[in-house]
Amino acid sequence: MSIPLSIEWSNGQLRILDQQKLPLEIEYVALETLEDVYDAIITLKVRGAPAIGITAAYGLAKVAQHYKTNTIEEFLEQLKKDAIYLGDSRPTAVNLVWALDRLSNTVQQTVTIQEAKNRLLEEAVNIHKEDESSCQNIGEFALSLLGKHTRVMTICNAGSIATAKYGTALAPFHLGSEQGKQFQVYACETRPVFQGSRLTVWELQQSGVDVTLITDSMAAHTIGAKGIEAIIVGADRIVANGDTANKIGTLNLALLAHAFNIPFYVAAPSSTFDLTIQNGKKIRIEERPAEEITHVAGKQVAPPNTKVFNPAFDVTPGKYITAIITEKGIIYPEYNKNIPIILDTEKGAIA
Ligand SMILES: CSC[C@@H](O)[C@@H](O)C(=O)COP(=O)(O)O
Repeated sequence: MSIPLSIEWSNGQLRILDQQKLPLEIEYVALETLEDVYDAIITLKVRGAPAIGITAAYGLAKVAQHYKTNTIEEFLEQLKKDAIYLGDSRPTAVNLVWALDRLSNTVQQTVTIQEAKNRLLEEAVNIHKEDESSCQNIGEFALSLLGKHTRVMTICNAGSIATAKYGTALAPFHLGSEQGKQFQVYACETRPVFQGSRLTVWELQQSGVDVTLITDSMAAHTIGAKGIEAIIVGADRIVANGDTANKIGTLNLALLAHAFNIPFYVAAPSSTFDLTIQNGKKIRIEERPAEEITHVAGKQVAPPNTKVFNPAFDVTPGKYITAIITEKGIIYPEYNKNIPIILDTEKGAIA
């Protein structure tokens, strides 16, 4: 039993697990060019907010090694252009631009091109390593918060393959498995592109976690029928008042948790917070191609030319979130007041 990883960086080579092919094929693909990285992100070969950020950081650092610019000013100009291009691939997960900004910031004061190239690579590795340790901390906090609760529901894949390792919402299950605590996880299949059935079920099976698949429409019934004790999800962007964008269907689960009076937890690293936005209405929600709904595994399941609305994310108001679990600590309402307190502290705080 092992926890699968989705991003490999070795000897200047960037390889990602092609998540479009899971669970039937386990194939790692090399990303060589900026266009490869853009394409991998937009087509969901690599997905999940932290994993997108890490991949973009490695991709940009790698491509920058081959810039043919003569001056550091030209180098920085090219870097900015490429960062804007990559940052445009998916709009909702803030980790993407957060990682690209970190790379840009780290070279602003450099004097030589070689120094800038080295620093870009170092910073991409830092982002990758930090995310692994963040996820481990999130898992430990989540384990303590879940306490005696073992029957837990989740949606999408906020797991190891969506991050550097362990995941966010799935981290307590992986760590629990290592420490001998067995959860019974109920995974929503997550229409339209099945991150729940294809990815979460596969990933949890790989690390020996007891997982049961349901369709999204079975969530309400399952909470009652199976005695679900808590719901835990990941996040793509958490804004100042705690409003949280995550995979479409998350809001349904939050409302159900409220109706059934069970806790609803969001698990995310500090790189997922965007405190420049005051409330969820201002979050840009990605809309994806109609074929994701009209077709399943390449087979048409709706009449030709069906009109489709396909938002990839929804926004859960902070008032429905029992707590936000970060690598620095657990944040309780009032989020406007408590988010900055925790994000500004060292690990181990509760607010
Ligand atoms: C740790 S991943 C957190 C989120 O990015 C995850 O829950 C999610 O919504 C992913 O959506 P996706 O469209 O698959 O990238």
